[in-house]
Amino acid sequence: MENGRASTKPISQVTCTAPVNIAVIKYWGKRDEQLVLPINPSLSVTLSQDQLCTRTTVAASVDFKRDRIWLNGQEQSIDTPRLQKCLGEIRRLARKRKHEEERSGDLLGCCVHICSENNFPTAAGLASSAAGYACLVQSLARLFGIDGDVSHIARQGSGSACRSMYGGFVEWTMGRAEDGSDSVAKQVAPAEHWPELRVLVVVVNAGKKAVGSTEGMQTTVRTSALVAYRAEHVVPSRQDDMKRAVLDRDFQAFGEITMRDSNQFHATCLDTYPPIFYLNETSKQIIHLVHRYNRHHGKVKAAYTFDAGPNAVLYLLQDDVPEVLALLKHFFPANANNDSERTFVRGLPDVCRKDVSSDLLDSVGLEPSPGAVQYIIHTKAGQDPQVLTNPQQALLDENGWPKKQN
Ligand SMILES: Nc1ncnc2c1ncn2[C@@H]1O[C@H](COP(=O)(O)OP(=O)(O)OP(=O)(O)O)[C@@H](O)[C@H]1O
Ligand SMILES: C[C@@](O)(CCOP(=O)(O)OP(=O)(O)O)CC(=O)O
Repeated sequence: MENGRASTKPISQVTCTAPVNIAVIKYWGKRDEQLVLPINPSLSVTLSQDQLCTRTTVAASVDFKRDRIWLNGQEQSIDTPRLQKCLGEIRRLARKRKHEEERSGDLLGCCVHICSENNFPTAAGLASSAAGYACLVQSLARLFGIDGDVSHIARQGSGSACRSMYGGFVEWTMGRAEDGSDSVAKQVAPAEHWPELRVLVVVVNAGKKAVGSTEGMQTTVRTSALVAYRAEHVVPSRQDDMKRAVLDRDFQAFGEITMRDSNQFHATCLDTYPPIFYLNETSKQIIHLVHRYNRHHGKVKAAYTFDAGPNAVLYLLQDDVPEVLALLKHFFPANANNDSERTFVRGLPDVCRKDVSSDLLDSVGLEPSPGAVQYIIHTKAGQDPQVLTNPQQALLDENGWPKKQN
């Protein structure tokens, strides 16, 4: 019964969580809009799901009259090209495997219900589309019994989503095949490979951004000569250098390449006509802070990267977290008169307080900007999408309908 919410037949249901990833070699530009094929390879760090994650439950039942999706408690249209692409590709693969392996394909005739939640702001430049489509594709693949790599399907939901299908350090190969079959994500190294690496997500603005990535990169590819030069002459060798830096746990190289690549991505945005500005004054202050901090210590101890928005992501080593957090708190203190001080730094516990020397404060030499940073998430590299088996963690009830929120 569609509206009465009582089901007579058993339903199949799967719940998964999936991570966010933050690129250190940026993807910006497609050579094929339909298949979501990039103009250059990219490389990212998958972040721990303890701090940032998407949870998605998918269910299939003959009782469902149509495919439906609820995102963060609100029903959304299922008729978007990207959702249709992911659903269509999963069903196509399930049909093919059923045919090849003579499996039962009971679910193929069923409609699906999808319910998803992000535990962090959606569409705010924090890679919600990456975690969101990775989680959707992983859950659907499990529901339809598809094994093996499905990053090429996640890619068609959102390019960067393919990298969230793996944990640790992940590359997205550009591929050459016309059908996109070789443009897939691959793990370069697991998260445990570099246990000291830490990540600070510095949230400058958690609001919806002005120019979305899809539209932004289309305009860049159409109008910027720099982005074509970058794809052909800069990224290929940079990708190799970055892989080497990761494998050698060489933070000097990792940090410098990360910052140079973020800067070049934003330079291609400025080279877009009309130009796109994702960084704001606070982003630029953070860039200055990091370079002056590194100069003070005579080496790269922290590295910034920015996606399509003003929020900074800093990579650094565990031992330097207290000092960098103290600097950020000094120059970007929480607004007085509210209780945000308590929740200003979220995430990994046990960061001991550190007093910063007046020498270092002088070296950084910025004017403090109270309230410019909303909050900071302290996290690290993490695992690939996970399946949750406890029905209490599902977002759909036993009949496949969104559970009532308390
Ligand atoms: N959990 C989810 N399940 C399915 N789709 C999602 C989910 N979360 C986000 N999305 C889709 O992704 C869109 C947001 O993508 P968008 O690229 O605008 O922002 P972002 O991913 O947060 O930022 P960026 O890609 O720049 O890091 C949403 O409007 C929605 O369509
Ligand atoms: C700046 C970026 O975060 C761009 C991400 O772009 P999307 O993957 O969101 O774009 P679409 O493929 O059009 O959905 C860089 C990156 O993650 O590599």
